[in-house]
Amino acid sequence: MEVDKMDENDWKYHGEGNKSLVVCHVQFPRVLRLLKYPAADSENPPQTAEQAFRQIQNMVDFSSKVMSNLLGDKFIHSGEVVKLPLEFVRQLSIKIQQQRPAWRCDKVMDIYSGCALCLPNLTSPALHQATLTPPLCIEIKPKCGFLPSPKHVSKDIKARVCRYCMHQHFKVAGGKWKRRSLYCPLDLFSGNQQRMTFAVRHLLEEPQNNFKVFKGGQCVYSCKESSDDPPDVNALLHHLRPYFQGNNRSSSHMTNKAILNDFIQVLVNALLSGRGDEGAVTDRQEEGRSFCEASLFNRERVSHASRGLPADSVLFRILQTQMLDTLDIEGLFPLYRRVEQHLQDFPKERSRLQVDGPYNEAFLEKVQKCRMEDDGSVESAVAKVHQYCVAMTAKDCSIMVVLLPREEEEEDEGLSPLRRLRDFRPSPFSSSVSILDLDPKPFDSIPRQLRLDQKIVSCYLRTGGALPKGSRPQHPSILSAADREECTLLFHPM
Ligand SMILES: O=P(O)(O)O[C@@H]1[C@@H](OP(=O)(O)O)[C@H](OP(=O)(O)O)[C@H](O)[C@H](OP(=O)(O)O)[C@H]1OP(=O)(O)O
Ligand SMILES: Nc1ncnc2c1ncn2[C@@H]1O[C@H](COP(=O)(O)OP(=O)(O)OP(=O)(O)O)[C@@H](O)[C@H]1O
Repeated sequence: MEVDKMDENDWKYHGEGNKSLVVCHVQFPRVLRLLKYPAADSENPPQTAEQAFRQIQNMVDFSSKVMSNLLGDKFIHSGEVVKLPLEFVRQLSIKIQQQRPAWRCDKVMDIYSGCALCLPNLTSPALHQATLTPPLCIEIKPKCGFLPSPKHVSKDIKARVCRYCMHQHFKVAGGKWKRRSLYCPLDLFSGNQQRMTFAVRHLLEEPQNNFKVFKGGQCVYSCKESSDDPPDVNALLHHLRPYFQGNNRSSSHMTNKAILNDFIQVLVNALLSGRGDEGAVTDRQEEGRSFCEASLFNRERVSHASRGLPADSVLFRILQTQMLDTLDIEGLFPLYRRVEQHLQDFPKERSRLQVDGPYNEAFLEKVQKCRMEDDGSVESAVAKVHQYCVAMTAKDCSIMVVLLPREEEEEDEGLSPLRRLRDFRPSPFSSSVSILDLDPKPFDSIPRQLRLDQKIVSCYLRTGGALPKGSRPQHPSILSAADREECTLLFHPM
């Protein structure tokens, strides 16, 4: 990328989250991730260009030196910081403004620093350039996949109902979403095909910010902005049909339901791909911390005991990293306070204790070695806080699964990819999996975490899990009540 020849017309809006906005190149498989800050600060940027550069370099270091070690470098693309001409960034910001969802416009794109993170476009990978078929990419933000240990929580409900399921009630009550999602991360992280299938169906039903589908780099399925309507599954089916139906006459009658089932099955298999040896997420399972009482999945339906996630699968690695949060925010908070007090007394210690980085081998070592009991020192407290922050990143990251139909061999011509799958031939899709959004979570965000946790739990207890009228998902086109019952049976264990 020649930064001195940047033209805003070569870039288009791609997406955004809470703290960054992403544009993609119209021709090359690259994206630029630009920082955002509150619209109230738009005239007065909260940091200098040098600080912005440092922040993005910290993000790169954290991803490449810490998270990639914990999650597996094969999943990670850390990217590089680039300095862009300010005029290009200003024009780009004007160009993309109208495509931004209104609910994200409480923040503006940083047009002052000229710094951005340049990354490969994971929704339009270079490997597809060689083939004619555009890849299908599925983005999942899975959130936290385990229950905290009862030892550390003050409210028993936290050890029975997962954070995501409780948070849904809070979000609907607060108006963030119109309807509650019935997705439960504990089902997705279970490693059990039936439960995972159930989870993905609910992601599809109510995608919120947890599920998107891209075709050839274009987002073709995500939550609808400020609409009471459910997302348009028919439009998704229109995109999926050619991938799953093939050109064979007998499969041209595949029902919508069969196409969705096949799509979900391929996705679940891609999420489970790894070296194949079974993982042992034992402490979560042995303590009964892998089932959430709010999940609608009927435990009796599990046809065989879950053997856990394959070691080296993306979900296994994410879950292991999330579980570096061993104390829950309630158990961690006193340790945070110890560090905070120490920093008030000795502000210069902030740098020695690597409170805000640098994210290097020494930092990683602290995170990895910190299995010991608290010895009362500030060092052990800070190591626990680091572990917690790393776990927070893993609870907030997204997975991008790329599915690329394999070129059909001559003898298979006319057979749909799924027909071949059912015939026990090799999978008709090649898949690759990446993890994105691996930014460090700031030390100072811990008090906010505790406050949010308290609000979520008290909202859940107050409403007793009850919902405002009309907030339950009602999408007969995707998942009828009968389907809900049935969908644990639809898929044959592979
Ligand atoms: O606290 P949570 O669990 O609501 O997570 C926040 C996310 O909300 P979610 O519940 O996924 O909709 C939130 O996502 P949205 O803005 O809701 O899409 C951000 O990812 C936020 O991270 P950051 O503060 O921008 O670094 C996330 O905050 P932290 O990961 O810093 O807690
Ligand atoms: N490398 C990439 N390739 C393709 N798309 C990307 C890439 N990075 C981000 N995106 C898209 O841009 C969106 C926003 O990016 P990202 O999740 O990093 O933003 P964020 O502000 O950090 O999110 P959060 O709200 O979780 O803090 C993603 O959901 C994804 O769809």
